[in-house]
Amino acid sequence: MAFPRHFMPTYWKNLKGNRLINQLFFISRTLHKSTASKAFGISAAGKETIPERLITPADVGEKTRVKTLKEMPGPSTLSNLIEFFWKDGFDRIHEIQLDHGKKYGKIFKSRFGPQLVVSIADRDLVAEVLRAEGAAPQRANMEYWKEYRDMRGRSTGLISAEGEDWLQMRSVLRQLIMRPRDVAMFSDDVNQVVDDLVKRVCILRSQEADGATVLNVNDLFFKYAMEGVAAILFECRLGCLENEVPEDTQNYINALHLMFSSFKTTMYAGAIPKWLRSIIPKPWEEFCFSWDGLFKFSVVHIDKRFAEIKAQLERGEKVEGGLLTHLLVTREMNMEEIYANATEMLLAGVDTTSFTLSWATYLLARHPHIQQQIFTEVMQALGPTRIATADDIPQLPLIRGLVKETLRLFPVLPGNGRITQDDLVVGGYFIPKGTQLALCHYSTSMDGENFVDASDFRPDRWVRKDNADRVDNFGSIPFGYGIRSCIGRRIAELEMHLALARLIQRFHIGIMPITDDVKAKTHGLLCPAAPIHLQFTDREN
Ligand code: HEM
Repeated sequence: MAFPRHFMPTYWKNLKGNRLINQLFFISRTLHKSTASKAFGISAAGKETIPERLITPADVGEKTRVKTLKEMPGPSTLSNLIEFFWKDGFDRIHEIQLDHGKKYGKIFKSRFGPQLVVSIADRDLVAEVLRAEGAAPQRANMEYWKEYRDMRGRSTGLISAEGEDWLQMRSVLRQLIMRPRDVAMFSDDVNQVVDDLVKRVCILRSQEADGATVLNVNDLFFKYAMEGVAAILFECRLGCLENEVPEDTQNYINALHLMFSSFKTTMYAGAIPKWLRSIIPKPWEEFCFSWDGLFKFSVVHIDKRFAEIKAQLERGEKVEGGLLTHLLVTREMNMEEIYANATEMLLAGVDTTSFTLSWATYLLARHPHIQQQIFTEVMQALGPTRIATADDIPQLPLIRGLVKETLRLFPVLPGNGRITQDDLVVGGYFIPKGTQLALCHYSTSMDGENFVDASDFRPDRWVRKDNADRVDNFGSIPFGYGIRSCIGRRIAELEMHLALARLIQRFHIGIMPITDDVKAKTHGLLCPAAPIHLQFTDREN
C-alpha cells in the first residue's frame, strides 16, 4: 500500500532521518555494552570514577576482593516459602522488600526453589545496573507469555518480546510515542474522555444519598484509563464511561479482570512446570483464556480501522489518523505485531494508570491543604473554566509533582526484573551472566537517604526551586529507566495530568468517613487494599 503523503502528520515527517539516528543509537548502545558495561566507569551521580575492568571469579582472592554469590546474605528457601505461601507474602511483596533490605542490607539474594534472585535495594546500585544495560535488556520470567503466543500463532509485543524482535518493534514505537511532544497530538482525544469522566462523576454522586460520594473510585478510573488508552491505541471510543457498557467492551473488561484479579492463578501459570499442568490445569487454562479474550478484542478493533482505511484509499480519500493509522499504513510492523503490541499496551496501560489516579485523589483528599495549593496553581494557570491541554502542563508543576509523588509513595510496579546479559560486579559481588535481578523500586522510594521525610506526601519536593533540595535521582523511577523503560509513559502522564487538572479545577475532593486509612497491597501491581470512597463537591467559582 502506498503511503499517502498528505497523511503524514508533521511529527512523522522525519521518520526516515530518525531511523538512521535510531540505527546509530543502537550501534552506540552496542559499543556501550561491550565497553561501558564491562567497566563501571561512571558513578550513579554521573561523575567519572576510576574505570575498573570487569572482575571475573579468577580475580576473587586477589587484591580486589570481590565476593561471590555464596557470600551474599539473604533469607533461606524455607523462610521464603513460609513468608510467601504460609503468610500470604504475595500480597506484601513491597513490605517484604523493605524488611529484607533492613535485615540483609541493600543487596541480598533469595531462593525460590531452583530460582536464585538477587535483589538490589540501593539507588546507586540500581543506577549502575540500569546504566550498564546493553542494547536489548531482558525482562525476567516472560517465557510462558511467549509460550502462549507460540501456541496460538501470535506475535510477541514489546512486553513479552526479547532480543532482535523486541529491538525492531521498540525502534518503531519509540519514535512515535516516547516524547511529550509526540503525545501532545492526543490531547483533544484525551480531553474528550476527561469530559466523560467528569459527567460520570456527576452521575455516580447523584445516585448517593449525600449527592457527593463516588464509591470505589478505582472502578471509575479503571474505565477512564481504558477509554483513554483505547482512544489512542484503537482510535475509537469504547463506551466504558457510558451507563450501558457495550457487550464486547464488557467482555474485554472481564478478560482483563481475570488476568489481574486471579493474579495468583496467572502467576502460578508461569511458576507451575509444564509437566504438572495436567494435574493442576486451572492456572494455565485461565491464563490462556484471558489472553484469548484480550487478543480477540484488539483484533476486532484493529481490523475495523484497517477496513476503514482500505475503503478510504479505494475511494481516493485522504487518510488521516493517529498511532494505529500510522502503523497500519506504513507497515513498519506486520499485522500480528500490531495486534500483539496493541494488546500488550492496552493491558499495561489500564490498571497502572487507574491505580495511580486512585492513589492521587486519595492523597489529595487526605491532605486538604496540599489540594488547596494545587487548586490555586490550577486557577492561576487556567482560571475556573479553561480546559488544560498538553501545552498547559509545563505551567502546572504541582500537577506533575502530584503524579511523581504519588508514584513514589505507591509505585505501581514496586519492583522490576532483569536477567543479566553480562557478568557483572554489583555492590562488591560477582554476579554471573544469566542471573535474575530484582530492582527494588519501592525500597529506594521509601529510603530516607534518597528522600527527606520519605513517608510524607509532598508533591512540591519535585518542583524545581533555585536553592532547594530538588529531587533528581534514581530513588524513584516508577517508569523504569533507559532503553527498556515504559513506552507508554508519556501517554499515561498525559491522561493523568489532564484528568487531575480538570478534577481539581471542578471539584473539591474529600474523603468519605467510611474510608479508613487505605493500605497498599501487591496484587501483581501495587494497589489499594480496600475500596477508596471519595466525595466530589462542586467548587464555587
Ligand atoms: C502510571 C502508569 C504506568 C506506569 C507506572 C508504568 C510503569 C512501567 C514499568 C515500570 C515498566 C517496566 C520498565 C522496565 O522494565 O524497565 C513498564 C513497561 C511497559 N509499559 Fe508501562 N507504565 C504505565 C503506563 C503505561 C501505559 C499507559 C502504556 C501503554 C499505552 C504502557 C506500556 C508499557 C509497555 C508496552 C511496556 C514494556 C516496554 C518494553 O519492554 O519495551 N505503560 N511500564
